[in-house]
Amino acid sequence: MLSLQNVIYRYQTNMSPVLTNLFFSVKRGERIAVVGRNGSGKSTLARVLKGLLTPSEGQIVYESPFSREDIGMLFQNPDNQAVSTIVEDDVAFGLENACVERDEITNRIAHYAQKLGVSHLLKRNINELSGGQKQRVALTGLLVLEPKLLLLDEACSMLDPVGRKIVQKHIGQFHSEGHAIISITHDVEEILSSDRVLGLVGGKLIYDGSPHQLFSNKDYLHELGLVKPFQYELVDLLENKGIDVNVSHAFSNKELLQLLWTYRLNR
Ligand SMILES: Nc1ncnc2c1ncn2[C@@H]1O[C@H](COP(=O)(O)OP(=O)(O)OP(=O)(O)O)[C@@H](O)[C@H]1O
Repeated sequence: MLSLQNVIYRYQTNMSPVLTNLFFSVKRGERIAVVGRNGSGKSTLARVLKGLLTPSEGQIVYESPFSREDIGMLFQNPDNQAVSTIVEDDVAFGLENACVERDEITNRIAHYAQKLGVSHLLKRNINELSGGQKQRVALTGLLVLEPKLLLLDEACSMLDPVGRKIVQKHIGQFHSEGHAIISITHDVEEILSSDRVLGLVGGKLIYDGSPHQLFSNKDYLHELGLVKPFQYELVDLLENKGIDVNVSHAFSNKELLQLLWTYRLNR
């Protein structure tokens, strides 16, 4: 879909670069988590990917027919994204701009608003909604456009656990329908659900690999400001006791439970 070729970004010419010599590609349908400590350059990278900031050196190549217009970007703060006061108008904005027919607009809004649990908010004034509700509305406004690549900048951080679960479920579904996702996140479960993790330290890409490799190797975790997920801690404890759990991929709590159950049955 796109590739970064030696991208360097400086906010001002006399400043040190915030992103340094980035080379990587994003393939169709990939689910990527971008991780790193505060100030490591994640949001700057997201803005560069979307084309809101132009690289100071190097370039991003969008592979035709994919273009930056196909990227839907959701920011951490939903107040930065609303364009209309009434929720329904706000959600319809992108579709109207793309000259989609009225019936199709109505159908898509009804479909995605129902999926994201915001149907009851469509007639409300956006300014009267909570931060979490505004964020779900903003995501609905992006999903109705069915972007080929969804770029999320800590988009779930202000949602309550139930809201986060709903949104994560729909992001997972969106991905399984073939859309690519790049998500800037500190959320371990979200990192575990990704195909690939990009880790930034001081604007440099120090890790590009699977979540399993990342969490199995403690060297990167501290540098990237991450802690081991519960299931990996437990596997370490079991292996220290001589119990070989033998996992080869990133796994959920549910899978861990299954492994332990199988182990118990085989004893
Ligand atoms: N508009 C700006 N002008 C100058 N420097 C900036 C600007 N925006 C960000 N920076 C600097 O660029 C660096 C990277 O910031 P960025 O917001 O990309 O990091 P981040 O990894 O997203 O951080 P966080 O996890 O805290 O959101 C930081 O040192 C920050 O101070």
